[in-house]
Amino acid sequence: LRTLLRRLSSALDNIPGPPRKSLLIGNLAQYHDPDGWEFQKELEETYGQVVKLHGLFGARELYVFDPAALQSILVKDQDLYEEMPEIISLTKMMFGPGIFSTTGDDHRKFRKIMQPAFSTNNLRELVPKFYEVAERARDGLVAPGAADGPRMLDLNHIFCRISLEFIGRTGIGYSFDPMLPGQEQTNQYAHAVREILPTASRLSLLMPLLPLIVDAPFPSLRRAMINVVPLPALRTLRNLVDFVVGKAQKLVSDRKAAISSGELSVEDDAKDIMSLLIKNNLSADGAMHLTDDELVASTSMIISAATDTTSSALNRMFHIAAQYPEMQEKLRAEILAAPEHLDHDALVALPYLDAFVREVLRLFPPIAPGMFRKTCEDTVLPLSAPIVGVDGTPMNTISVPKGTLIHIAIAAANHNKQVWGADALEFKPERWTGGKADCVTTNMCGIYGNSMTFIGGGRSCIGFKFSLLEIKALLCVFLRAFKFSTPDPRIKWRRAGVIQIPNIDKQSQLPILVERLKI
Ligand code: HEM
Repeated sequence: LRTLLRRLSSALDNIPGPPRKSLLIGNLAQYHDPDGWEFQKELEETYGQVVKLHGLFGARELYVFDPAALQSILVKDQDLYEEMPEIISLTKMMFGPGIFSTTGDDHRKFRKIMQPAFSTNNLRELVPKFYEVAERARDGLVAPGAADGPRMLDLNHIFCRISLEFIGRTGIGYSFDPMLPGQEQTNQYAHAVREILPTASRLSLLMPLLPLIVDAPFPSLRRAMINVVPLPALRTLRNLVDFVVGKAQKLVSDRKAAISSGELSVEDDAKDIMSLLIKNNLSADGAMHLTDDELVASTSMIISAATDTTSSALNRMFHIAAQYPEMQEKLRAEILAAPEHLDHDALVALPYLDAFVREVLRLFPPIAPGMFRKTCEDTVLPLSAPIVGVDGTPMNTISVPKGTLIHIAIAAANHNKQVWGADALEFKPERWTGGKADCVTTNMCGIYGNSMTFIGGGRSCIGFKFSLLEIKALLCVFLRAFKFSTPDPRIKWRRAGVIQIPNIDKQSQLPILVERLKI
């Protein structure tokens, strides 16, 4: 009752925002609607760079895309704004302790240990593997479909398989999919990896109760609690997680044995991220040493972070390339003028490819509308530009109570006309030259050319350079071999959780006309 009474008024009441749609769930249904583009547009364009939303049982939430406020949340004062405890709990329950399921110093430890695996030096070694997977996909998944002339192919299905194989081969040194012509992927591990996130997102109503289960003192009690909750999605999740974690345990222990015995050399044979973590772990001491459980959790977390985000990005790249034929030709001309297999430096240096990828990821971030944080203490949010309160008073800062949910509005930040200019909503690769766009850079904290696609600060995407290389390698291989055109006009982009997915009639697919050029 006290909580409810407190929620009758809030320090955030003076922040402008859309009216509360429901007494019980506020604006949540509008916000989480997979097709809620009009509502997102309203939030981006109507109220200012910080917007008040109504959450569950009258809670006030903030939707933020003001650059100074984002810099404070993600960088300067990041310890005051942590990942949502519910998400941390769910991830910890699923995979154990790792980069996604820890906060504060524990999280910093995981980040420090994993960073070398994502260094440019290590990524250089992975580029040939990205080409190898892309070429296998070209020959096994696309070429046979377009062998008898131009054909509509569902590229979404193909990109889901490719993105898992990319991270399988380069992340854990494991092939999920031989990608042979005419063969569907049947690997059970691949199926379980793909199902985990959609299943977990069906449990969102259970989120507030998760800390009770995760913090239960013994694993057996935790398991018993999960077994008695009468929710089929929770049981399915338990089975999927058991399978994925069991498989990761086996992979880690086999690889550990092979590396310790000298049977496998990380320098010569196994250049994947997991092998590198295991090798570094063998000589790591004290605080920098990972337990077997932590290694297993890190492996599973890397796979789940890399798969859906990458396939969403690939879908968008080719959807846009098919919609803009002149840009596709310009890309192809640049790619054909370069050698067929590029090393890391040559691949990142192709200027138009770089501008195209940057612009697609800016205008259409795969994670949208955004991510979440929660305030750990009462705090004050700085602003780049004052906002006018509901009562007409200008505000230069906002006092935010402890426990407030903050929406890191990734898409709105990338569309912000005050940063990117009046043409912010237009698709213009030419706005990028030499990796920089003509935009206001004050207070910007995104790690990727001022866009917030991979966010910024201590929890930004550790795999962003990895992801750019796989996207660019695939664009090079596919645009050399095929022309993409005439996307099905019924394609609509919808949200699945926080990820953008192309759909027709609520089924994920991306039918595009593919014509074979040469291989
Ligand atoms: C286009 C593709 C990708 C996008 C748009 C993307 C975006 C993001 C974003 C927005 C976050 C921050 C999440 C948060 O604040 O809670 C994140 C975190 C993370 N990403 Fe990515 N990501 C992509 C690809 C990848 C790939 C390929 C990998 C691994 C190979 C990866 C590994 C991670 C990890 C491990 C984290 C957690 C970092 C931490 O908590 O310190 N991501 N990613």
